[in-house]
Amino acid sequence: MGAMRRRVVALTGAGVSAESGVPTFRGPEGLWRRYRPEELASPEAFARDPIRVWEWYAWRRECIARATPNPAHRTLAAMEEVLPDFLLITQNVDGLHSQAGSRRVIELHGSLWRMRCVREGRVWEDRRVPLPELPPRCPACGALARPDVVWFGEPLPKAAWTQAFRAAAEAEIFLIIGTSGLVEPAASLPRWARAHGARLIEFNIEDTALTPLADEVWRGPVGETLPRWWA
Ligand SMILES: CC(C)NC(=O)[C@H](Cc1c[nH]c2ccccc12)NC(=O)[C@H](CCCC/N=C(/NCCC(=O)O)S[C@H]1O[C@H](COP(=O)(O)OP(=O)(O)OC[C@H]2O[C@@H](n3cnc4c(N)ncnc43)[C@H](O)[C@@H]2O)[C@@H](O)[C@H]1O)NC(=O)OCc1ccccc1
Repeated sequence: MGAMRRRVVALTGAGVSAESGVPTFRGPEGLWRRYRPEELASPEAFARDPIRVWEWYAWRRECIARATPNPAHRTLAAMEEVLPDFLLITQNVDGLHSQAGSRRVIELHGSLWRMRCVREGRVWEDRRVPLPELPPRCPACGALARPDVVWFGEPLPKAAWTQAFRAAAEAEIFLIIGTSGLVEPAASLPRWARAHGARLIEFNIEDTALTPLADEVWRGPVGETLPRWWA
């Protein structure tokens, strides 16, 4: 695989964690089947019913706490070891990339394992499963805590987005891994990379909104196809 000296950037979505038992958003067991995204992952939903939103996040934390990284996560961690110019951009909030050993990871949409104080904005890590109380509160001021994730209608963290956007423009190879490519602005990164001459390679079990853009398509569970591509 001739990527050795190339600038490689990877964008991952829920599909990379599917083989670890983490439900995707739009797949058959998709999280959203019972709830529309806006219903739960939005500031409006949290203002309306913070306990309901926290019950959903507590459920997802319990799912993910039982999950372990799969060969796709591990292959991406191995690529970082070998490729000097490798960057991993993820839409996932499950933390499995870091658990697999990836260090150069941009969590575009935040993490389920961090909380944020709605009054002061301080952020802290909290990996307790189950959570002793819902809703959790800020340990410093007692105000309501929220998950440190990006909700629909909220802007992405500026530094993370700027770094991701710049890396996409400089990529020679851009890997699109396990994402339906429906959520913006993350879904614009492959387009931006292609507009700057990157070779796009898609890994997915089915066609997506981004497939027409891809120069190369690997169909099948990414836990099998990505290790094969990298080998
Ligand atoms: C639904 C979509 C149309 N909506 C958006 O894009 C909106 C904006 C918008 C609204 N209307 C629009 C109309 C047009 C364009 C955009 C919009 N975007 C936003 O709101 C963003 C924020 C978007 C981020 C939202 N947060 C998430 N997550 C964190 C929370 C949480 O997780 O609880 S998004 C969440 O959903 C997305 C799910 O997508 P995928 O990861 O791709 O998962 P999915 O299930 O869809 O697909 C899985 C894929 O894997 C494949 N697969 C499955 N198994 C495998 C397998 N084994 N192997 C390989 N592949 C596999 C499947 O085939 C499938 O293709 C991820 O990004 C995930 O992070 N913010 C913003 O625009 O702010 C503005 C702004 C700007 C400045 C100032 C003020 C405001």
